[in-house]
Amino acid sequence: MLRRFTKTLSSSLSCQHHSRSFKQVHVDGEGGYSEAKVEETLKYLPGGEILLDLNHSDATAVLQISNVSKRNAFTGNMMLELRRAVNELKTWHEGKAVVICGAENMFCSGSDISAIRAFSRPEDGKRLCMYMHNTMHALQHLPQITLAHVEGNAMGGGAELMTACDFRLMSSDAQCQFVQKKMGLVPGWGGVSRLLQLVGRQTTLKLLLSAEKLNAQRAFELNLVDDILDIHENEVTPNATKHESPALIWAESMFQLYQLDCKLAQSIKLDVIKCRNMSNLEDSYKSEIQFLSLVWGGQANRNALLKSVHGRSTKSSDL
Ligand SMILES: CCCC(=O)SCCNC(=O)CCNC(=O)[C@H](O)C(C)(C)COP(=O)(O)OP(=O)(O)OC[C@H]1O[C@@H](n2cnc3c(N)ncnc32)[C@H](O)[C@@H]1OP(=O)(O)O
Repeated sequence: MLRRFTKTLSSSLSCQHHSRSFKQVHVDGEGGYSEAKVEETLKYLPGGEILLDLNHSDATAVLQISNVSKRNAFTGNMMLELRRAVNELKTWHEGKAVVICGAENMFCSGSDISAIRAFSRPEDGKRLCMYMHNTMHALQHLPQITLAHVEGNAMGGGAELMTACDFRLMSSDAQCQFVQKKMGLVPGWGGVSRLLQLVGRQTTLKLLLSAEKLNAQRAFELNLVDDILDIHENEVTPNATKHESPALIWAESMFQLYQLDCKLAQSIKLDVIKCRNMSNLEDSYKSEIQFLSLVWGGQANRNALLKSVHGRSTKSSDL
């Protein structure tokens, strides 16, 4: 069931084993920046919604960006709702994967132009973008595997949002464009740093300087997307649920998502993200060991040891 984020959020999930894994890079306190003040302003930029549908039985979620009349552009209200949705996912220790998609076969056309107008002074624009930086950072560090499913267009901030996900899947007829230059801007949602990590310096420069419109094939060749989903895979049958999303079908085919132990899935995700952020190899090894100690002797490990190896079953007395 899809829910709006106007209600109190549930955060009573049990296992806390990952909560100490990250030092949050939180942009705050600089030059009088206050998240609360930004949120106060965002409240006055209404429209659109972020829908989060948690499916506890298969440990997956779908986060949908919805503002159809503006091609899923982000209003202030949606920025607030996205932050709340990400905060809820942060504490969802039983979740394995989250699909991020847009309503009605359109990913996202970036920031609502009227939100940019409302924050037109440079210092206000900076605060707005600091807020979105923090949201994108939290999204990138979620314990679940995140999959952006891009249909239609991903423009400006929408293209930046894709880069905050672990995997990017593009429909064969979709397009992506870092269009910020045409707005007289550089990316404002942390897209430069993440693009650099994904495609390197030359390609990042080319994409930002040219604002080239990328079709799925070109985005795939540039390593910006992980796979192209045939448009027919997006056709949903009338009774299909969100959780029959093509992105989840892809995840199942790639890494047998539904059989994957949740604690193991989250550990792999956070292990990789944490090591990726470390410049020092020694610290990185130390971090790996911490993650290893979370799963060694755990349920998935014990189950695997009990299973047959090359057809021979292992006696539990051998373990
Ligand atoms: C730091 C963040 C940086 C940013 O994100 S800056 C914003 C960058 N985004 C853009 O420049 C996208 C502009 N939009 C477009 O290029 C096209 O609308 C797009 C997404 C290719 C879709 O094209 P079409 O399907 O032909 O639709 P259309 O152009 O007729 O638009 C339909 C209605 O949606 C509106 N719309 C689209 N993108 C919007 C946006 N970002 N903010 C506010 N309104 C937006 C558009 O004005 C139009 O409204 P209306 O029906 O004329 O009232």
